[in-house]
Amino acid sequence: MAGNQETTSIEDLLNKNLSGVELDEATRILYGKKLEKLNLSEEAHKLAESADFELAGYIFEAKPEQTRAARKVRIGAIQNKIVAPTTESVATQRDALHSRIGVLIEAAALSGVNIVCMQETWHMPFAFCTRERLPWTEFAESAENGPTTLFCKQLAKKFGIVIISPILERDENEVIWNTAVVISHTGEVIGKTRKNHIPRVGDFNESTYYMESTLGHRVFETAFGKIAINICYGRHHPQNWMMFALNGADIIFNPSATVGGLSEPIWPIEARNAAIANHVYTVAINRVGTESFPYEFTSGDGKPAHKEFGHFYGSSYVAAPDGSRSPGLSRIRDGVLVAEVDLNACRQVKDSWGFRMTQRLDLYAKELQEFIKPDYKQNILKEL
Ligand SMILES: NC(=O)NCCC(=O)O
Repeated sequence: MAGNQETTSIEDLLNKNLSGVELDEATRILYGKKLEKLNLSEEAHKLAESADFELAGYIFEAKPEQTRAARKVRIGAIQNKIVAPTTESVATQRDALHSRIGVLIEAAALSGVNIVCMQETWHMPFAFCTRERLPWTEFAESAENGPTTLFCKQLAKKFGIVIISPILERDENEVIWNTAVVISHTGEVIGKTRKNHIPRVGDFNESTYYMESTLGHRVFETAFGKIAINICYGRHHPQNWMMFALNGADIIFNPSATVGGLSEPIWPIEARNAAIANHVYTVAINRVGTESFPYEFTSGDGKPAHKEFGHFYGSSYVAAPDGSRSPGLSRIRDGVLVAEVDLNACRQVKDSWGFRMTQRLDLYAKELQEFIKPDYKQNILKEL
């Protein structure tokens, strides 16, 4: 069944059905290698238990270098369900999410996380399926001083961590965007980036609500490394990942909201492939749970009108430039995933494969220039 809500995770299925050498071999082939588990603080584990969320941590190693010290950074990925029903007021729903995420960020901080990222538009239900404007557009807020940014700023300062806060933004000209705000460990906003590619598939009627980014492929230099954010549907566009990497990102976060029926089999591939192809760490973060809306909506596919979006399957994970990846978080529970990574691995993989030399960007730049012309003729030869 697509998006079965009973299956906890693929790792759970493997662990229940394989053991010993067979489990080790399946792990090696599926995950690249078996990662060491990260010892997280007892306080963080206690918090996870009392507040009912998963907490897991893994270590990604790089080789020691003679001329550079290791550059170890702890990354946190947070996935969660909405808290209050979608029939509650906008403020009630948003405040309930703030309280919940406050606890998960605290667990990340207790786990030594330096940079944490939440899921796409984490401060609201994923209401774009409805195509109704009110009340959903009322969730849109200023990226610089809206309530969600103010909330994150005080947490970033309190814990000394960088927070990536993906929100629905309303700018000073009343234009709405799908945005990620990057807040420094000092509590100040470094800047924002916006979603480049907007889905028009199934119930993802997002082009009804907000505009495509005009900000390009910004990279943010934080105290803990250079980071970029490829928001959700952008992960299907390899050039989007590539441009963030070419602009110097070491870690590319992919805050998402996607459902089982649409994308679950491709989820483990896309961000992982991007890590290999672009010699960066990638962090794929998805929502969890089933969100239900007050009025029925249709998907334009002949199927009956419905009130539920489908199952957001979580399964957030981190992938490394060498192609190894962490196990995913649960498909059904809130969770905090912690990964200790050594950023030196990015250049090590680039050098050992020679990717930067073999990339031939000049070739593609020239061909793409031609391809975008309206009179472009495909370069196909055939027998006469
Ligand atoms: N939020 C979003 O862009 N979802 C589109 C569905 C997908 O990319 O899997």
